[in-house]
Amino acid sequence: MPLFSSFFLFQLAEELLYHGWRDEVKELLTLISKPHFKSLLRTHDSVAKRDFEPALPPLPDDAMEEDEESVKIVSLVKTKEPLGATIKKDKSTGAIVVARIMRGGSADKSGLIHEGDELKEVNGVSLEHRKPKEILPLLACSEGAVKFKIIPGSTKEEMTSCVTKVFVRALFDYDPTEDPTVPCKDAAVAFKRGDVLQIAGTDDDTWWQARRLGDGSGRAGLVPSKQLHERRVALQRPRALFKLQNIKPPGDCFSGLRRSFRLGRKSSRARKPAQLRRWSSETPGAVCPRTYIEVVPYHKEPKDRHRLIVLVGPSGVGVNELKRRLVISEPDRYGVSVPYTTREKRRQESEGLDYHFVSVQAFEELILNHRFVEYGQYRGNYYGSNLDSVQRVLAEGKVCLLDVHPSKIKHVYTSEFKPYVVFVKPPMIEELRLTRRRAKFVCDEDGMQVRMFSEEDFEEMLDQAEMLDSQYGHLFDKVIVNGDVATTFRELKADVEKLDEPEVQWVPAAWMRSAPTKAWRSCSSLTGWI
Ligand SMILES: Nc1ncnc2c1ncn2[C@@H]1O[C@H](COP(=O)(O)OP(=O)(O)OP(=O)(O)O)[C@@H](O)[C@H]1O
Repeated sequence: MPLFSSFFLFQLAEELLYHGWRDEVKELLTLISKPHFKSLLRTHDSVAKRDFEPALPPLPDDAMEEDEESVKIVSLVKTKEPLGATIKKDKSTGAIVVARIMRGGSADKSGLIHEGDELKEVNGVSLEHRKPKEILPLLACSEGAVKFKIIPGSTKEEMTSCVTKVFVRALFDYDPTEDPTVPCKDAAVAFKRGDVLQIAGTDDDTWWQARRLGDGSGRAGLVPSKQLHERRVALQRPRALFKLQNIKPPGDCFSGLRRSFRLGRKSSRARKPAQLRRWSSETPGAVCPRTYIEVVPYHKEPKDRHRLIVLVGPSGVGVNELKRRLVISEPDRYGVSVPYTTREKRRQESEGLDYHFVSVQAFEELILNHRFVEYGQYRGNYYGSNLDSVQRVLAEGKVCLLDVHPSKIKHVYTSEFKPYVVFVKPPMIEELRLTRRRAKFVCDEDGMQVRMFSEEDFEEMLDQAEMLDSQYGHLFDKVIVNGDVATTFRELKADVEKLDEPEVQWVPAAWMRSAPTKAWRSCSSLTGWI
């Protein structure tokens, strides 16, 4: 039976009096009029009204910017003496944290700042992207009250203990409004392929809890678990496999050889061989389940080499056109690796510019030493894209552009190269027809003959694009649709330039966990799935 509230107590007293002033009534009235009893009833009323939470002050305006982590403002009084604390940059997050508090120093005595606290601001000056040595002068010249904006380390530890600090990149789009199986649409989080999610809980096999980074709300919600999405993909798979089986790889011998060698030698390789090469290098196999890939933050330091830019796409989509435009736009910044070949040097060609001309024996030794990202044979000669060539471009401080079949990305999928993979995708067929009206592609081995695109070429390009996306989509960092070439070029350039900014980049966790590996051993690093 529920307790009486103060209101009902008053009514009860009246009722009892109405029944006469008996001893029991007297005793009961004395009991319920005692302050302890009244307090108990008042408490009941408060709880019933859910009036038990402490009234919190409103959130400061900038609290959301700090990813909802509990930001604290602390004021320390600084004398001429140092505060008695050292700071360092956290290697994995790039954050400035308190490394040590000296016993008896002002910081220690204040009890307001602790080892492991993350410093966000000093006297209103943001510490983002600053090095410790740039911050020390800020502190040295201040005297009196020094205001710090901090994220307490203890809060972070608590968060780590109760919230999994696992970040994943979504490899598929998810819209809860179109998912009839989601337990509660309002509690779910929508995301797009490429979004980074912080996983907050994986207790449930079907629905995980996650927070989308960059989402102002900072709210965690339900997302389909890896297992659930895999099951869904498996149900769709027969359709995907049917499509793949319809695309026949030619039985030619161009294993792994692609047009990536072209820019280095100025002229273009034949269209037909390019198409054949594309298919012979990899037999269509199982479609990778595109769920989530575990990622970690990476902060590029100015001394770090540029990330390797890998461009992939169906034949004729414009990979070489984009590479060419990038190099021409800034030849000192962009470079392409010079391919190796065993064929005779032609009169107009130069060693080291068009190709590195090597003997068959030297080429085969390089194969045995796993020095090729990809290689193949054409008309009895070897051609190959060599890792040393890539390293040479990077060592010059340039951004190296590499064009390989996506099946070969695994050879450079390491912390050493940190490849940024751009998938160049054709637009819808109407736009292809419109934009390629005047485009011609090379259709003979010596790059002398050109012809216009046919309707069949467009259809094949679209089919190839779909197959590449379904088989290798998990490796793509960026998908760029090549409709209007000038727009695509600008978008690509801006995207590549962003990689040099101090902003956090999310890279596969497997790269950062293992020590830099030799590229050829790196195939195992494709296991960053969770
Ligand atoms: N967006 C575009 N609009 C119009 N023409 C384009 C566009 N992109 C590329 N082209 C033209 O299409 C032709 C083929 O492009 P490109 O040689 O770069 O293809 P590719 O992807 O390297 O394929 P392949 O290696 O099979 O030749 C070229 O003439 C190029 O100038």
